[in-house]
Amino acid sequence: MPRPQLKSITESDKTSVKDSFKALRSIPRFFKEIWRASPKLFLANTLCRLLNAFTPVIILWVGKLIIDEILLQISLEDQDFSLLWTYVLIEFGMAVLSDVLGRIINLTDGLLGDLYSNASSEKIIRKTNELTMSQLEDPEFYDKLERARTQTSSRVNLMSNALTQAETIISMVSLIVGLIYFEPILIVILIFSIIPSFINEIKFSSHRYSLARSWTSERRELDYLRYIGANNQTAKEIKLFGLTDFIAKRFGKLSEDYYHLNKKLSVRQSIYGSLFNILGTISYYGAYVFIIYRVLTGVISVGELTFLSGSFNRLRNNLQGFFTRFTRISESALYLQDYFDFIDIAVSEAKSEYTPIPEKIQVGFEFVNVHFAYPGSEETVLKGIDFKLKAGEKMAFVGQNGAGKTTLIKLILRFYEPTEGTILLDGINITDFDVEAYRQRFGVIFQDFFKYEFSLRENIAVGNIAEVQNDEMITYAASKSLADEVINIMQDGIEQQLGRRFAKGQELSGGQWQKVALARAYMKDADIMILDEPTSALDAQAEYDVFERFIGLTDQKTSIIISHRFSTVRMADRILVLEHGKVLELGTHEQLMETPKLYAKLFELQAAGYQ
Ligand SMILES: Nc1ncnc2c1ncn2[C@@H]1O[C@H](COP(=O)(O)OP(=O)(O)OP(=O)(O)O)[C@@H](O)[C@H]1O
Repeated sequence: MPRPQLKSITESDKTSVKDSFKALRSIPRFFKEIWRASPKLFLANTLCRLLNAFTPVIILWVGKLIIDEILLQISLEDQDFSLLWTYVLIEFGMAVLSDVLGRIINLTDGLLGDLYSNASSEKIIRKTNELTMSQLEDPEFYDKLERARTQTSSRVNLMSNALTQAETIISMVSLIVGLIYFEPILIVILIFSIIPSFINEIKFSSHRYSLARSWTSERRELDYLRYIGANNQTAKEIKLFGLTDFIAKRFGKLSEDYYHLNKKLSVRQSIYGSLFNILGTISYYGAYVFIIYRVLTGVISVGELTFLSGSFNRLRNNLQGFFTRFTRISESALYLQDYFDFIDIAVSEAKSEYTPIPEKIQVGFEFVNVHFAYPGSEETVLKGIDFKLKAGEKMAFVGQNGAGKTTLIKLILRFYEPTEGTILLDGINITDFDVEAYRQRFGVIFQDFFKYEFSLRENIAVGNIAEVQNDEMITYAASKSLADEVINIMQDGIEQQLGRRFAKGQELSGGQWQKVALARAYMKDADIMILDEPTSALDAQAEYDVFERFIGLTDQKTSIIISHRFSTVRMADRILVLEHGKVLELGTHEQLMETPKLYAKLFELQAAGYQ
């Protein structure tokens, strides 16, 4: 990986202020999703916010009444404080109500945020699964996924910011009405003091987003370095090869570059922000002097002075909050747009009608002039493959590393489509079948199977997760793959947690993992079995046992085995030898041994090793 240069935001990366506003368009869709997360909580939250929006102006108004009433009573000979105490009681009630509402708002904000972030994470998982392997292997896709995945917390903040914004607007309108009633000029002063600071904020927020966006792939690299540098799975190699320094330095260099760019931006934003803030403070005191002057000249009362200065101060804070929140909202909305972009990535349209998959395979598979290159790759991996795999036949794929064996399997399973040519099943193009129903007919184990840090039971059941509680089926699958031997020696038997990530987890040896993973292929009564190097980690005896069971079990089944062990390969009915993406030989073991080509050569080579 070339080391990225310290980079600033390029022209094409730049997000303009206009883009920030445009991104706000995704907010209604966002609220629809929140509403779906919990209509009740959402209603409770908005209702409380609506009530809370009016409390400031009411409290200020009652405060004015209290002061005017005190001044009035002081000037009277015959004093009556009953109205005064009623006002005090009302203000007390309002203060308590405002506190209670604030707490309910916080609580529902938190709960809604949790529900929404769970729902959106689940959506991302589901969406990822809808995408094709080509999309999954595309780095651009990964950047999108990264942005959608990592910004969950920003989306949760967006919710509370946007709702607070609505609350603030209502609150401000009520305060503005009061100000306009007494001194409309104050509103003009207010607006002029705030606007420059708002423009400044919004400009910096789009800069910050642009920076984060242009650094998506570097942040992915940082995550990757953090992962390999501090992880129990890589620890062995890191220690052995003394890689800590290499990884730490690489991480340090990259993160420092990002830190400096970010720092530069933050410092500039802070300096400009402070300058514009001073402008706001000057205007506040200007307004204050103006109000005092109006009291001294007898135009307004002392109570009105407290109401107006209180309202002005609150409005200024509210407006400032409104604008800062606006920039935060528009920044989060840009990330939100990334999330929706990811969720909206087009997936190939499901056909309205599929050809039904044959109940029982009669003829088998036929590859007709199949060519294939991986998306985004120049190299043609398969070059004109023609062969037939008969129904019920056991075929082995043989060939040197990189010959294209696993790629053939991926095409049969429709992870990719041939760039040229077709694959037929009983004479029907396999792309005519519903892909999920089609894959259901296979029992498969890949050489790079995944080690789920789940229980042993679940690790086997992932082959057919609907049967996770079907003890009979799991026991059967385990006995076929020799995973029963692993279950028997585990402290918690079938419920044993595997891996070291979680409490009471038990790590397995390479061969033990392989036995467990192999059981997945037996978790359904599949028509076609595909085992891609299923025994590479097994000892000689275990390999022999596994195949003996496999052959017995798949008597009538169509099956494909990929193996580099010729003792296994020779058990197949026919052997397909691949070389550089082409079929070099196809025949029984005996037939291939008669022709002095690659198979015979490799077989002799391995046999010699055993002598
Ligand atoms: N996802 C991928 N994207 C691009 N190229 C790939 C991808 N997977 C494999 N290749 C390339 O395709 C070629 C064939 O790979 P394949 O995995 O089919 O070989 P194989 O015969 O199964 O090898 P092995 O015996 O080592 O498992 C290789 O040159 C490999 O580099």
